[in-house]
Amino acid sequence: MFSKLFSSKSPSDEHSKTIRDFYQTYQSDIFPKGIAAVTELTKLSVKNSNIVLSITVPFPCLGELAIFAEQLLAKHEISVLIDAEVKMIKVKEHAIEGITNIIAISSGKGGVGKSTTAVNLAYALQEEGANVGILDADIYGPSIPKMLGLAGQRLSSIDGKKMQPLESGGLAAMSIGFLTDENDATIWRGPMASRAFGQLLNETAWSDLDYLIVDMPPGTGDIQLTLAQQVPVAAAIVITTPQDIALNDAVKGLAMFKEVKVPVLGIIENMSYHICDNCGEKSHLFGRDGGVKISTKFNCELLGQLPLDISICESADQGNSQVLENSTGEVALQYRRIATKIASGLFHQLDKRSPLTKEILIKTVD
Ligand SMILES: Nc1ncnc2c1ncn2[C@@H]1O[C@H](COP(=O)(O)OP(=O)(O)OP(=O)(O)O)[C@@H](O)[C@H]1O
Repeated sequence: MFSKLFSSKSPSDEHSKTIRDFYQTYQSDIFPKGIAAVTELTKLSVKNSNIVLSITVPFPCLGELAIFAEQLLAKHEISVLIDAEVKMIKVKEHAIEGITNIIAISSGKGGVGKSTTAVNLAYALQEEGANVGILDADIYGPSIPKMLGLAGQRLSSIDGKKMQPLESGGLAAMSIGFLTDENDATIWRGPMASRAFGQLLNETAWSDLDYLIVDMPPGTGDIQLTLAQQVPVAAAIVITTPQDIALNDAVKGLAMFKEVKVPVLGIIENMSYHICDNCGEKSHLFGRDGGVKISTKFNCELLGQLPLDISICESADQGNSQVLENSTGEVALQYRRIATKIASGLFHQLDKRSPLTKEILIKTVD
C-alpha cells in the first residue's frame, strides 16, 4: 500500500478521498462555517515521501492548520504536511501604500499592558503566517522602541520622500520615539501630536504588510478620538485589566469606537490571573471575570484572558517578546490563539464579500 502511495506524485485515491472528506467537514471557532467555506484546497501531492496539502487561506492561521493536520492523523492515521499560502483581503478601503489592514490596539486607561499586548500580538500574527508592522501612536509615551530593542535608533530615507521603518524580529516598526528625544513628545499639544502621527502613518515606506498594528495612546480623550478618525482602521481591540476602574474605562473605549464607527473585534483581559511558581495555584489578584461581564453586557467577544506573568514583563523590558522568545511556550500560544481569533474575526466581518464565497445569481423567470 505504501509503495503505491509514495511512488507516485499524488496520494492514492483512497487517501485523497479521506483527506478531502475531512477537509469538507472540518470546523472550529476560527472557521465557524467550516474550513472549506473560506479556504481553497488547491493541490494534494507527494513530495519526498510526504503527502503535501496545498491550501490558500484568507487570513493567517498556521496554528489552526497544524491542529487540522493533528486531527487528521489522530482520526484517520494519515500524516500530511501543509503548504499554506496566505492571501489577505482588504477589509476597509484606504490609500496607504504597502498595507492591507490596520488594527488599532487601545485601552481606556494607561498601564494595563496595551503596548506589551500589541507587540506580542504583532509577533503572534507573524508566527501565524502574516507580514506585520507596528506603529506606535502613543505619542505621549512611546514605549515600542524599547520593547522592540530599538531604543536610540534613528530613521533614514532611501528616496528622500518616505522614511524607512526600522525592523525587529521581522516586524516593521515606526514610532515617534525614533524622531524625538524621550521627553520631547510629552509637551506636544493635541494638533501637533495628531499631525506628527499622520506623517508617521502616511510618510513611511511600508512594504507588503498584511497587518499594521497601531498602538494607540491610552484613554478616550480628544487625541484618541482624532486618531481613531484619522486612521483608516479596519477594527479595534480593547485591552483591559479585571479591576472595576479599568473596566469602566474599557467601556468608554467601546463607546469611543462606536462613535467613530470602527468595529471592535473584542476585548482582551490582561493580568487576568496569576499562577504561583511554587504551588501552581491560580489567583485572581485584580478581581475575577470583569472582562467576561463587559463582553456579555456589551455583546463584544472576550478574545482571551492573559496571565500576570513575570516572563511577559521581563521580555518586554529586555526589548524582546514572549512570542519571539519561544513561540510554542504556553503564554506565546495564548497570544497566537488570540491573534488567530482577531484575524478570523476581521475576515468574517466581511464574510459576504469574501471572494471565495460563491455568488448566487438570481434570475427572474417569466
Ligand atoms: N501580562 C503581563 N504580565 C506581567 N507584566 C505585564 C503584563 N502586561 C504588561 N506588563 C507590564 O506592565 C507594564 C505596563 O505595560 P505597558 O507599557 O504595555 O502598558 P500600557 O497599557 O501600554 O501603558 P501606557 O499606555 O500607559 O504606556 C510594563 O512593565 C509591562 O512589562
